Amino acid sequence: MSPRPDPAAGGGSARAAAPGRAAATARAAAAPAHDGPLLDVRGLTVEYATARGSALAVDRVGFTLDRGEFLGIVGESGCGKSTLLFGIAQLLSPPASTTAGSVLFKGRDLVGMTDRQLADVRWSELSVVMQSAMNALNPVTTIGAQFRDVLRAHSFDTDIGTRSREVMELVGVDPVHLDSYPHQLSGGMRQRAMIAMALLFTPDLVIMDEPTSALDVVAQRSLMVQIKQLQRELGFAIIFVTHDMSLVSHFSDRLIVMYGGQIAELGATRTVFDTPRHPYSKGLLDAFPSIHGPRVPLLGIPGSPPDLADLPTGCRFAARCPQAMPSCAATAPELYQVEQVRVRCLLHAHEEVTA
Ligand SMILES: Nc1ncnc2c1ncn2[C@@H]1O[C@H](COP(=O)(O)OP(=O)(O)OP(=O)(O)O)[C@@H](O)[C@H]1O
Repeated sequence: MSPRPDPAAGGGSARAAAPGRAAATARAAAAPAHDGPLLDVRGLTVEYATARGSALAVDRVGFTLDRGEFLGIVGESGCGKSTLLFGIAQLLSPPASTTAGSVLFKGRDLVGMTDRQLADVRWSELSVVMQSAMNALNPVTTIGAQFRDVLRAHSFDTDIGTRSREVMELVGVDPVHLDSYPHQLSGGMRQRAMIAMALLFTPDLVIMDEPTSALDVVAQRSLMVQIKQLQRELGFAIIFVTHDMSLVSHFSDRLIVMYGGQIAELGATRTVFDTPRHPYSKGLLDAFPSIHGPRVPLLGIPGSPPDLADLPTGCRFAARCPQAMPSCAATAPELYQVEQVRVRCLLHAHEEVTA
């Protein structure tokens, strides 16, 4: 499902006629006034049609994201993180489809937009950086030609070379590599080139699916520092999926812990790390080494995640939960508001239910 750049899908976008910071300003001036959050995801539900029935990979997920915010999404493999990102960007293809909910981006619902409308928004206002640039980039075309195609598809025809060099410099890659093919670059450089492409129009939102996971620890850290710097400088918001708790602890403002296609916990990253309220969040944190804290034995989470095509009636984590109560097997928990955090656990059922 990797969204390889599809310049043809771009359509003509007068709005994107001037990339870079100027474009962001021009866009803000041209766009209808929108006072709400940059992104408002409501009840988003994505299902995969399988031979065994429907797999509920994203189940009524809702959250908001403000301009310039860095939201991390963590959870075990298969919990629906990538599907959620694809659902937000509306890049889903069969057997996956959005079956309910909305994705209000600057007040406009991406769900239900035509391909042409979506193509107009993608790259220019919202871009996606995938786990493997090797899969996302076209292997038989130079980096520069791929940048050119994306720029042209959005009606940016002049100064293509200048803008391409600018974004390569932004991500710390010598612009000489615009003439390189993806396989001629190291893994780190390819990921940076992919990020450069995502920034061609200085979008408001960059969605990143484990963009550093294929890199060694040193390259990973340096790329993360650079992403954060670019975010501060250019002001875009980030949704960042990772398995790496230490990355989110250092770089994200808020955190979603996903389990079995749902939000298990959502709150300020620091708060979730300091006081995890969902037993699953606690289990995840206990499974990762702390760099600064005292040395303690790492604990895994016994058992395996639920089958999304055959979900239990009650809490999806109950079978693995060290704090499970008799009611957990029968009653599906809502998301409860506990101070500034939302938690899907019956231990907090006395608190207010949130959307
Ligand atoms: N092509 C597919 N056909 C059917 N079901 C699928 C397909 N792709 C994903 N799924 C289902 O959706 C669930 C979520 O997958 P997804 O890739 O979004 O998880 P993830 O949390 O991103 O995992 P990972 O961390 O391994 O990338 C999977 O557990 C699987 O049940």
